[in-house]
Amino acid sequence: MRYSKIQDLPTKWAHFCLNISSFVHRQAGVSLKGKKVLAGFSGGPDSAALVLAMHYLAPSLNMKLEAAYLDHGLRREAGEDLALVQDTCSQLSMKLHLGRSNVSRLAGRGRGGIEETARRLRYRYLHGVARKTGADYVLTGHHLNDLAEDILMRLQRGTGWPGLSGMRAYVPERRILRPLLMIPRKCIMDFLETAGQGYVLDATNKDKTFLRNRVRMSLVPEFEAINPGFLKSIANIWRLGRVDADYWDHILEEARQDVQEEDLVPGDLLSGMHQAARMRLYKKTLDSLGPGQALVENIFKLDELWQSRKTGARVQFPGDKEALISREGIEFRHISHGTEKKGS
Ligand SMILES: Nc1ncnc2c1ncn2[C@@H]1O[C@H](COP(=O)(O)OP(=O)(O)OP(=O)(O)O)[C@@H](O)[C@H]1O
Repeated sequence: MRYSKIQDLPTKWAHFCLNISSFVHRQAGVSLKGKKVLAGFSGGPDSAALVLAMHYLAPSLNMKLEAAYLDHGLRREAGEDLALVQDTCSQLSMKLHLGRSNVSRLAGRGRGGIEETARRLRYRYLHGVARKTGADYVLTGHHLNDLAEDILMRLQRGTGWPGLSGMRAYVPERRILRPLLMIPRKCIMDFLETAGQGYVLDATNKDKTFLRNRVRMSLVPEFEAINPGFLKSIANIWRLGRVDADYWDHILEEARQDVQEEDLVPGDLLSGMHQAARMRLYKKTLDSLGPGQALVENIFKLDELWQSRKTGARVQFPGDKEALISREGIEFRHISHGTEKKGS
C-alpha cells in the first residue's frame, strides 16, 4: 500500500473517496459520522477497494471500521484470499473477524444451489458479527457493473418498476450499505493500482454455468459495445428508480393507513386508486404476510377480478397466501393445511 492517509493520495483519488462519502450521505441517506461499520472483505478487488476507501474516509467521519471474512470452504485458492485479507487488515491496523462455513455440505441438503447458499451464509455471518460487535452497518463492495448485472437479471425474470432499477444503496431493514454502487469496475481497478493495493481474483467468476457469470462476461460487454455509455445509462435508470420507489413508498404508506381492519383492503380505497397503485398495494399487502414472491400474472388476474367485482373469487399466491374478493373489498390471508388462518 502506497498511501497511509487520504491527504497523501493524488487529488483525483482523494476526490474519488470523498465522492463515495457524499454518495452514501446524499443518495443512500446514511450518515456515517461517529458510526461503527463492518465491511465484508472477500479479498477480491471490489471489497479491497471498499475497505481501502473507507479506511481513508474513517478519520474525517470519526468512523470505526472493522472487516469480516467468511471462508465458504469452497475453493482451493481460499487460503490465498485469507492471506491477502489478513495482510491488508494488518497493514491498515484494522480489526478482522474470521468465520468458516461448509457451503457444499449445506447446499447438498437441498436449500438452494451453491451460490445461493454461499450468499445466505455470508449475510448471516456478517449480520451475526455486526450484532455481536455493535456495528451500525454492514458494508459490501457492490459497484456499478454489479448493478448492471443485477438489472439485466431482473429484466430476464420480469421484475416490475421500480424494482427493475436494481439493488438499493441502503437496505434499512438489514442495515446493508453499498457505498461503491455508482462506481464502474474499471475505476475500482485503477484506484487499487494507484494505491498499490493487492487483491485475489476468484477463478469461479469465469464459470459460465452460473447465470451471473454469463451476464457479466457476455451480456454486459455486448450492451457496452452497442452503447459505450451503457454504465451511465444504468446509473440513470437506478437514480430514476430511486425517485419513483420513494414516491410509491409514500403513496402506499398513506393508502395502508386507510386499511383499518388488518389485511382487508377496503373497496372504497381501491375504487379511488389508479390500477398502478392498486397493483402495488396488492403486492405490498401480500409481502407483509410473509415470504413468497407473487407472480405478476396473478396480480393482474386479481385486479381483473376486483374490477369486475367477482365476489367470492380467490387467487392463490406462493407462501400459502390468498386474496379473496368480498363485498367490503379484498381480503388477504394465509391458507395453511386446509384451514384458513388470517393475517400474520
Ligand atoms: N467470503 C466473503 N467474506 C466476507 N464478505 C464477502 C465475502 N464474499 C463476498 N463478500 C462481500 O459481499 C460483496 C458481494 O460479493 P459478490 O459479488 O461475490 O456477491 P454475490 O454472489 O453477487 O451476492 P450478493 O450480490 O447477494 O452479495 C463483496 O463485495 C463483499 O463485500
